[in-house]
Amino acid sequence: MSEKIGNLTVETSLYEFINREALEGSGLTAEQFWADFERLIGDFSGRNEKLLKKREDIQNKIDQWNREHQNNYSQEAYETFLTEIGYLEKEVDDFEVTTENVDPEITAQPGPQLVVPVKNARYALNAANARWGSLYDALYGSDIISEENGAEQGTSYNPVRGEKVVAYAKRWLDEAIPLTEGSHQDAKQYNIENGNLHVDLGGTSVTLQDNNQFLGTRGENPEAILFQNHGLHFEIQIDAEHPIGKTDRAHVKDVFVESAITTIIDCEDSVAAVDAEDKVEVYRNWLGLMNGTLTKTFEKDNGTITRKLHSDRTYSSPFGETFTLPGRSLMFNRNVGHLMTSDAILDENGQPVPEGILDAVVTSLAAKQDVLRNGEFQNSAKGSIYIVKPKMHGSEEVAFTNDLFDRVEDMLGLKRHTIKVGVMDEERRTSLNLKNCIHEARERIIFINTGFLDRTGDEIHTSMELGPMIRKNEMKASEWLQAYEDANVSVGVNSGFRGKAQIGKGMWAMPNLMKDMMEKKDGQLKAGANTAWVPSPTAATLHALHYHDVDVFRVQQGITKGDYQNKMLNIPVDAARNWSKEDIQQELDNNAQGILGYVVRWIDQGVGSSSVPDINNVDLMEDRATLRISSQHMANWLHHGICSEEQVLETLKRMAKVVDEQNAGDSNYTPMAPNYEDSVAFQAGCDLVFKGREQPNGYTEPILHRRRQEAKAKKVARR
Ligand SMILES: CC(=O)SCCNC(=O)CCNC(=O)[C@H](O)C(C)(C)COP(=O)(O)OP(=O)(O)OC[C@H]1O[C@@H](n2cnc3c(N)ncnc32)[C@H](O)[C@@H]1OP(=O)(O)O
Ligand SMILES: O=CC(=O)O
Ligand SMILES: [Mg+2]
Repeated sequence: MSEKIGNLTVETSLYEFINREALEGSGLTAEQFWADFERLIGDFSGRNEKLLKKREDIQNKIDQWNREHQNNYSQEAYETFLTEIGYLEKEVDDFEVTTENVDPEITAQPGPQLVVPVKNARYALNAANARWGSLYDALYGSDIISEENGAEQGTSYNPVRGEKVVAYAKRWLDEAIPLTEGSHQDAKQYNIENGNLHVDLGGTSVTLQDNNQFLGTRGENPEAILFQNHGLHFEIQIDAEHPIGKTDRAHVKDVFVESAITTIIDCEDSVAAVDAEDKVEVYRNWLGLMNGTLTKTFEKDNGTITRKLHSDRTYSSPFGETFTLPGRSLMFNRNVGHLMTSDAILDENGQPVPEGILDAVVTSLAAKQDVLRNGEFQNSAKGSIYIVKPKMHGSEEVAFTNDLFDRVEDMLGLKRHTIKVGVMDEERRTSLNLKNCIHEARERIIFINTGFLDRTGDEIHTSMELGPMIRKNEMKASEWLQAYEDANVSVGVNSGFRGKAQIGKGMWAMPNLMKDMMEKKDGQLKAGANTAWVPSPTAATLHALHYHDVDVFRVQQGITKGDYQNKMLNIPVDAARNWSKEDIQQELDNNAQGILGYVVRWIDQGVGSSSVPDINNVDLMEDRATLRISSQHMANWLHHGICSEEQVLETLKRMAKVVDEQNAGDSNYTPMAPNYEDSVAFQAGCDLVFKGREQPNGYTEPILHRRRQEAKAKKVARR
């Protein structure tokens, strides 16, 4: 059902959501909103389309050049060619970003950035509340604590494991808030005297080496003591009656850590939203987060839980003053990119409107509730709206976003630059022209982030015609990727990001390998990032420890300018083609398993982010970006004859059976084998590979959307 509003045709569900829910309390009338929206669509859709056409033209030129130079490739000639076609832009003069009204979570608190699919209200609420997390719980449930010597997780509390957790946490306290002598492990009592913290070690009383780290307490006895280190907070929680507190000499029951400082509420790569019904669900959840009304009731551990947003946390300073700290993560919204259109609204010519424009308007409208302080909670204390824009190609596309946001501000009655932008640095044309991209958004930019997953997909697709790519797992160690990561930090620091905006790094995509994460993810901080992505609240709590260890702002002080272009353009083609038959089959199996394991839940169940085991049985976070890599990689090897069509199809069919088995316990699951022709999900997997070369920039959304719509229609027809 749809409504004719002016010259727009709007799906009734979206129309009613906007009129009855999103506009409520916004100070805007429906008449004005829809009239302005129609004008905005008229003014911006054509420009959006032109930018997409330019992407296509550029890719066609690169494809042709690469075909002609497969056997006589020279990087020098390639760079000249890229300059000639405008792919490499003339660099702007030095400048510094001037963004104002940015919250301290961005400017002063280096820390983890959690990402969560907006369509899953239970997870999204959990993410918003993941500002604080229990270190004891995070350690207990992770592989950081080994199961050796009777320390198995089991089904009920294991005191042997508990002891290891406590020892780990106390060792960490010794590093984060060192005592003048001795160890927190020997603490018998924490006392506050004359505004100072004293720790009784059983005979000797010691203090913190730096008493400024002690900020205050909560409760009478007290129940919590608050500390800070590198701008991040944590509590030592004390309760003599608690099962864990009882067994602890100082009655410490937990160490509660400020964890997900910021969270990206994702409308993009972790979400399956293909029509008005889905988009309304997306927007309604975001509105509920912005006005504080979102709740979700669900069954867990034999009980019913209603989850809602947490309140702020209240403390008393050593001098008796009351103060609060935010109880929720600072939320950003990741809009979709410029590529897709949505038939939730048809323009005056009956054409679906660019989905990115729809997102910009509706997510900003919803966030205006926070700017107006309409809800119980406050997201941005500075009155800003944070939108992350993914998958932009070059500075012209950033300029388009900047102009669009100006216009959205005018339309919604928001002050200029209320809407801030986070630029995902995840397409090669953006990486190579990053300084110019930042320049276009210099008054509203609050982050750049290396989305290395999409970036890897784009790397493969851009150079599809040049030759077969190195294996997927080798990409992370390749020269172009390291140069891209380093360039991002260097350009960010040299554009004045330090203390003003985030320089972010990519996702830890192995949600269960926390020990590995603890060993490696601090590398992103040591490289100069003041935030990095984590897939879950547990990962946020654990990754937070890295920021206590590494003083990121100091690292950034040492970052200099560099010339990375040459290395970034070192294309990861493996001309030697020295793979054994087994290597090739293993690569295909691994990619096919990832593709189908992800796609089957996307197409059949509308789940946009999944944990899927790889060929070595390691659970990997899969989303549209990882799908882009796997599908483009298979398409690339197929195109260059590393494998045949028959081999790819046989692989996909065999892997479909493996994925079916992996999902055998899911009552909502429809197997792909043996009726492959009837499985829309399997067909989607095939399309992604066999039609991979012709997909715009190798993106997966056109096929996913079409096939999901087909699966939804099939379901309706069966009813
Ligand atoms: C390239 C890119 O664009 S990366 C960014 C996009 N990707 C993402 O956003 C991925 C985010 N992560 C996720 O979606 C999930 O963690 C997955 C799919 C990887 C794994 O999900 P699951 O298998 O359901 O996780 P698992 O069973 O281990 O844990 C579920 C619990 O963790 C919580 N949880 C898991 N991930 C998240 C998250 N990202 N945010 C908040 N809570 C989360 C759930 O709420 C649930 O707890 P609850 O029962 O109290 O509600
Ligand atoms: O969006 C993140 C990525 O890695 O892609
Ligand atoms: Mg991405």
